[in-house]
Amino acid sequence: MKITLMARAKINWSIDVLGRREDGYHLLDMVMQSIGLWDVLTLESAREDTFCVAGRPVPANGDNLVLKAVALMREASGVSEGVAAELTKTIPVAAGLGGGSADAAAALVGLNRLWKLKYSQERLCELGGRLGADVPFMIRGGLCRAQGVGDELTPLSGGGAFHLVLLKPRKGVSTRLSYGRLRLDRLGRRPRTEALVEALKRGESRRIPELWGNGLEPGSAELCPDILKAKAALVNAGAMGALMCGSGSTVLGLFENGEQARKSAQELRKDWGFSRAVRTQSRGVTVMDEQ
Ligand SMILES: C[C@](O)(CO)[C@H](O)COP(=O)(O)OP(=O)(O)OC[C@H]1O[C@@H](n2ccc(N)nc2=O)[C@H](O)[C@@H]1O
Ligand SMILES: Nc1ncnc2c1ncn2[C@@H]1O[C@H](COP(=O)(O)OP(=O)(O)OP(=O)(O)O)[C@@H](O)[C@H]1O
Repeated sequence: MKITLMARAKINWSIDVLGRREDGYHLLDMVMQSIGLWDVLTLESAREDTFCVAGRPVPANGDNLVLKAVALMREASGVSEGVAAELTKTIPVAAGLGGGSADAAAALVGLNRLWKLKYSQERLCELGGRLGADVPFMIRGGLCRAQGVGDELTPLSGGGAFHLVLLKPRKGVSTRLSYGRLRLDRLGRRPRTEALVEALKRGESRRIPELWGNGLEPGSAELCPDILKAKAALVNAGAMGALMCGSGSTVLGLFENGEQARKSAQELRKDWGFSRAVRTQSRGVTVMDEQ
């Protein structure tokens, strides 16, 4: 059997940092959503394990989250057969768009089918949480409130198609280094999460920029000052507001309609490492083909 999966990226409409756990992980209150930007992962039963990567360069060895997910599923299930995995990488790396987590989530969902394990989504999320805090959200996808370290999910209804432009400085930001710069005494303007959730549910895009916020932004902007330039460029290009995605360095601009977003993304493309118009989505990992 061969399965092809779509591993969608995410944005964070808000990241409110509430505190720090003893193990160094941070307690968060976030609103997250899947977006129309994805990697493609194919998984096929094989005599022995193989792995190859096309598109953007990421490690094709045991450091890749796809192979970590294969190892974890094998350990959990006891299945010993091999798997040939192929990843086509489109999501920018060290971008705050959760690319690695999306690939890990797709591998878990795909192996569950390939090996006919019938694990529930809850069980997959529990396993995913061991690979990274964002992985449970990537499995579930859509629009969610994410609490705890990001793994306690409450699905939210609505969150229709908002029009975004993603703009990424050439330099990326490592998630670990961004959290390392976080100072709980200088979080800046905090998001108004409850009101934000209501605005998202109702599709009131004009209200969103006054309610959102990302506590990781000041630290990431120290590591990559172009983040602030990217925000200004998006607002200059007509965005209603701009906010850093996750731990950066990608910034999103919120636009009134798809045409404006596409035009602005095209204009900005020449000066920036990555510029793309995308819409928000109601699903995370999906199976594209199975044969
Ligand atoms: C920035 C976000 O993308 C927002 O959704 C996530 O919080 C990051 O999630 P992730 O990339 O899956 O994170 P992990 O791979 O679990 O952890 C990477 C590093 O980020 C830090 N980390 C992550 C999540 C969290 N709640 N607190 C943290 O302090 C830790 O230093 C950790 O070593
Ligand atoms: N499948 C994968 N795709 C991308 N990066 C991966 C993958 N597997 C492992 N990695 C490693 O993860 C690093 C990127 O992780 P990092 O957390 O900084 O950024 P990210 O992918 O944008 O995710 P986030 O949104 O969580 O910040 C890369 O340098 C790479 O070595």
